[in-house]
Amino acid sequence: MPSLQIRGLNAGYGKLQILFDVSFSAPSEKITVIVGPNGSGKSTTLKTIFGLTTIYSGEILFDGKNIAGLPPHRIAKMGIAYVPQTDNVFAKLTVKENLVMATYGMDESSAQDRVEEVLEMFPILKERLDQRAGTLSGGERQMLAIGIALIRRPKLMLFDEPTAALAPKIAIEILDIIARLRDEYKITILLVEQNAKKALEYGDRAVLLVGGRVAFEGEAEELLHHPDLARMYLGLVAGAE
Ligand SMILES: Nc1ncnc2c1ncn2[C@@H]1O[C@H](COP(=O)(O)OP(=O)(O)OP(=O)(O)O)[C@@H](O)[C@H]1O
Repeated sequence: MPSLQIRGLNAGYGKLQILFDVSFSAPSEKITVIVGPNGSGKSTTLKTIFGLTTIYSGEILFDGKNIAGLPPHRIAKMGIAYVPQTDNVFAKLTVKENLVMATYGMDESSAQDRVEEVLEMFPILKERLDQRAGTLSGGERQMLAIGIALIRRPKLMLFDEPTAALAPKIAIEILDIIARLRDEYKITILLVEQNAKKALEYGDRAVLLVGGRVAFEGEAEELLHHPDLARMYLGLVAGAE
């Protein structure tokens, strides 16, 4: 049973339609990668799932329930976390304050446990607890953003280009962390990535968006080696390493 199923989605910003009849599934405990040229609607797809755009028609089924049209706080409460590309931490607050903010409304002992859990996963953040988030490196900041999202134990995480502007080695670290979230935390992942090759190597399933429409949905491996699509839209040479 797919965790997320999108059917016939038409959405955009006000009257400006960006997504056209978009349908795809993100199966449970898998990484589904959304790739495609600039401006093809990848980020808009994530924002739409999280209730941040205008939906004209279509369904977004999360564990069988239609969440299309719900406000973001209700969607978050259902177990969906959205990690935007930028502004995903409070730059002026310390690492510790960011994590504590994320526990808002939890009882004290579980809040403490969750923060501890995140710090165990990202030991580097433990060394940076009193540092303002704005002074962290790009990779550390991304780890903090993931940590903040993890505090709520989400079932589905939406990542918008988590490796953008990171050095290749750090980008791999972040992708490794995302793979751990799937394997150890059993979280379903929807991942938008510019670096199509790397992302498809990590992903299980793939969706190719072109001009706001789904041009391919299938196994990540299949898209990676697709003779035409990989070359035309992802700048990949079929069969090349
Ligand atoms: N807030 C907004 N208001 C109006 N139009 C927007 C808004 N955000 C994005 N768009 C437009 O929606 C289209 C799709 O943008 P989107 O960011 O979803 O594409 P993308 O595939 O994620 O591209 P990129 O790889 O460049 O981030 C673009 O034409 C963009 O200009």
